[in-house]
Amino acid sequence: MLPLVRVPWSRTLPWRPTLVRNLATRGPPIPKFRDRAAKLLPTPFIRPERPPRPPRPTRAKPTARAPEPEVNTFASLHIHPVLVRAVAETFAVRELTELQGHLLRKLFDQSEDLVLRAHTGTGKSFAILLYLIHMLLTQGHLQRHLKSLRATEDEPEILPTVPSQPAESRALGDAFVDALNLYQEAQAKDTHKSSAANGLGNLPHPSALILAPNTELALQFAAWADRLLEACQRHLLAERVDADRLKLPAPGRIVTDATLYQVLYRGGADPEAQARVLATTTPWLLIATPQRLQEIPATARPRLDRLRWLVLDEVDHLLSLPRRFAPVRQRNIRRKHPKGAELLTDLIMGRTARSSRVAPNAPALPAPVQRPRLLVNSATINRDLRYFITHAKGWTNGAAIFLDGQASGFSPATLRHHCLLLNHESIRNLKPKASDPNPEVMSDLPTPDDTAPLNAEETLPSVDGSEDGPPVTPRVRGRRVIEYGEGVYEAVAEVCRHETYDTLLVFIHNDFSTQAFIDRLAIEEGVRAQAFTPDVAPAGPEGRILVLGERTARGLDIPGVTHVLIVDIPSSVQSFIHMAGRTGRMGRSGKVFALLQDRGSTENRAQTMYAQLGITPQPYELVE
Ligand SMILES: Nc1ncnc2c1ncn2[C@@H]1O[C@H](COP(=O)(O)OP(=O)(O)OP(=O)(O)O)[C@@H](O)[C@H]1O
Repeated sequence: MLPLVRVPWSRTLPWRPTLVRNLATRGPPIPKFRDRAAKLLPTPFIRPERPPRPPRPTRAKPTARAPEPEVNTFASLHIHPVLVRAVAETFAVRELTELQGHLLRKLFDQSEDLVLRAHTGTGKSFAILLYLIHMLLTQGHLQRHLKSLRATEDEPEILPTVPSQPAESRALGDAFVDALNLYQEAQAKDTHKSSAANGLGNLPHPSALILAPNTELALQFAAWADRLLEACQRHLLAERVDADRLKLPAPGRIVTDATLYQVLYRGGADPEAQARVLATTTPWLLIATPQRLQEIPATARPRLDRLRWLVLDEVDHLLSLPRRFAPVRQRNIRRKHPKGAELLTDLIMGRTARSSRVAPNAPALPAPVQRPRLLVNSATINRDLRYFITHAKGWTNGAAIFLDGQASGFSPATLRHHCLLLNHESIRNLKPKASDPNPEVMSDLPTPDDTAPLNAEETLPSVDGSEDGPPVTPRVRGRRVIEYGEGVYEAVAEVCRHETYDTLLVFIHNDFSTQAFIDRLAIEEGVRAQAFTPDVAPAGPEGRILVLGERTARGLDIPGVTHVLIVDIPSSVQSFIHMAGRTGRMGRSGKVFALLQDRGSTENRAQTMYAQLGITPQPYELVE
């Protein structure tokens, strides 16, 4: 028998709670404690058994899914019917592309700022203009404008011809004629009216501003706006009377008033005339190049503090950010000399302090009463540029919508590329490089992660994180004199002779005289070309050759371009994309020839460029 050791009760205290807890959770570990445990534990709680759940009522499956609303039709987006008719009549556009449908839906359904990137020639700029004109119509500006005109008696020559007008419809016809008369009269009399006085509506300030990087693009926007507004006005006038019984006046008979839109640009325009019109008439839509808008004297300057929409077309060119690994000196230069578009956007968005310190001569605009909605677009928007707009500058209202229409590649699939290397003895095809070891490091092209949302904390190498950022990228071929060898003219002539084209564009370096190039082409090769101007005549049956500078390539929509010839290595990969993008627009096919003078590192640079773009140039069959 074991001796019974008596333990003072106080020594049992420390283990007692532990024992109770263990018993409660695990059960008695040692059999001899079982009885004791049974005494210590309260009566075990036995959970009553749950009654089985009644089976869930099964939902009846819908037999057929409701059809998704169509994105890309004018009807589903409720575009103003007058505008739909005007677009169909003037541009033969009856359906929106998928990208345009998405874009317009975002613009209508959401209120955030928008950054749009898509291939060249997908109708980005056109869709934005359609949106603005739709807003002009839905706000009733155009309608009020037409109503405010007064009646007169003359101007019979502008009347619509109604050859066999039946007697009973004469009254209606007269009403229509009156409406046209008073409209034309008011225009002939005085176009210098303020929009407020003209009943156009609200205020002595524009509602929308489109900034375009060059004169050609500004004029292109103006031409589109003019055609659309003219057609809209004709259809609105016709709606007043019985449109079915009357003939519309011929297109181009109604002059679009300066209260509707104005365009400011350098080069060929009389700056005083532009300023005079602007001083007395405020347009609803102002289209301008930043340089010209900045030059407008204070007395004529429009108030931009109540803008509702600000469009930066070809935004990367407008801002000209420094390259991803630009030297510090270049960045500093750019910071000291901000681009006009940057200054203006700063002012319009109410971020004046820093800009006016940087550029004391910047136009003094009043503090914005309301912040406009910012819409920017380009085919070559990269992550750095988005960061610059949304974070470094803070121009957008929080997270801007980023609409990316570039599913794959930088070049539309409908383009066929050839690259020829020229020297004074021979012409040969470029042999493509297999792949670039690290293309992202080399270029400023959009990268695959560009679609990812931007994070406010992240720092990006190309933007000078502290402040504004973008210096110009003068890595063009410096200031050296550009000289094209004979091989270039010969190659251009050969391609022109062997290809069947409608309009063939020849892009040359900006510093090289277009006229000198045209003359040499004519003298040495007997090929007739002409310089590109916005009012150049359309192509005849035998086609036309237009010569233009590299910088002009941005955003231009020249009808019927089937071939693009790029002479010499371009100043940047982006520039190549935009030059090549003048053909193969809206899903059409096109051919792009790069004609490179074979010297130094040209071949290597060309191979790198094509590898970065993911393009394999096809060997041109007429050349070795
Ligand atoms: N839905 C459409 N269907 C057919 N043609 C269209 C349509 N929308 C626009 N277009 C035509 O496309 C041209 C406009 O292209 P736009 O300049 O807007 O393209 P983009 O994408 O801005 O090109 P880029 O990037 O080169 O500036 C116009 O000639 C217009 O008539």
